[in-house]
Amino acid sequence: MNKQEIKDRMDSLVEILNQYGYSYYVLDNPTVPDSEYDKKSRELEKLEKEYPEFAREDSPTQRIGGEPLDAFQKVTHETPMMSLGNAFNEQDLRDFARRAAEGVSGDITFVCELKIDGLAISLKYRDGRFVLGSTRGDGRVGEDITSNLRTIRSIPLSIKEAGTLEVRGEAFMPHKSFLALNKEREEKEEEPFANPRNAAAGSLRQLDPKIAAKRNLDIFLYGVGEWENSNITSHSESLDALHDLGFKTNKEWKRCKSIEEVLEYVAYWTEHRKDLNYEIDGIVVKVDSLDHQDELGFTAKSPRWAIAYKFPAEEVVTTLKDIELSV
Ligand SMILES: NC(=O)c1cc2c(=O)c3cc(F)ccc3oc2nc1N
Repeated sequence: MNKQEIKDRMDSLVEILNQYGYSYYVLDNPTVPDSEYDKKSRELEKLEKEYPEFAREDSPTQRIGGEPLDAFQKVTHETPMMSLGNAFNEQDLRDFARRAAEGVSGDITFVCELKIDGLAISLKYRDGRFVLGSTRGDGRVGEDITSNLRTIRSIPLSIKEAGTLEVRGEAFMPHKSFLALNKEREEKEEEPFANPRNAAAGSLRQLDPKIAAKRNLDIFLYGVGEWENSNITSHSESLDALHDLGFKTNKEWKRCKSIEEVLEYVAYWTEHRKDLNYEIDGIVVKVDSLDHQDELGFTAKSPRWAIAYKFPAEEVVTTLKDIELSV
């Protein structure tokens, strides 16, 4: 093959492997056997070694970056990443819904989402390339953990969107990965992680991306920070748009036309949360219309157009063994 044919072959391998990865990690619906993925991945790695000038930064072989960092750089969020106010019971939710309806013109609609118990993350894309990934930090300044986030296979390294797009989501560790990680730590007589959120946070705070890469983290995107070419008018449209751009969104979200529907959604997931293969610590209720969100605005800390209903803390069943140990 001549140089152009080699470059074309490498480009098509990147496209094919990224499409395989999207089906497997974002849609949870593998389209080819692992052997087919591995064969093409090995061919691409070989060509990238022989022709580094044609290697692309969105090649899946480049997900596990180079050397460990000495420290994380600070990142200032152009759009602050606020935190959610809390609701602890039905009355709190009814008060939130009433205040929101009073604060907007016209009929109000809500969107309910599962509250993923992980780490709030921002992903920035410029002209279709993943260029910056960061933690929430204090809401204004977070840490640049791009090299660790590149190892999360459900995060696309390139998208078909010109201009600047910044999306927000929750990085988390699925139950399966959490149990396997703690089993491995116990075998190595290391302290197990107390819960999946701590395990995800601990994994993303590693300076060596090779360690983060082994932790099988995942992410659900749930919002847009900055979107240069956006013409969306509601939160539910933005969830659909994120999905269409190739981001992993949580499929359990639901538009609710009344507080009664919100309360039904909360009751359902209070009971069925244990059927999920990831941890949730509540339900997020958001006003759907972006115009209504603008009318409601923010307090110093939180949006007035969203609230986090927190599940009651699960009573810890203390077994006799624990009591004996504690005496
Ligand atoms: N953990 C979550 O699953 C989750 C978290 C947030 C937020 O923290 C959040 C914070 C804001 F200021 C505004 C909207 C938000 O939406 C959110 N939506 C979610 N689904």
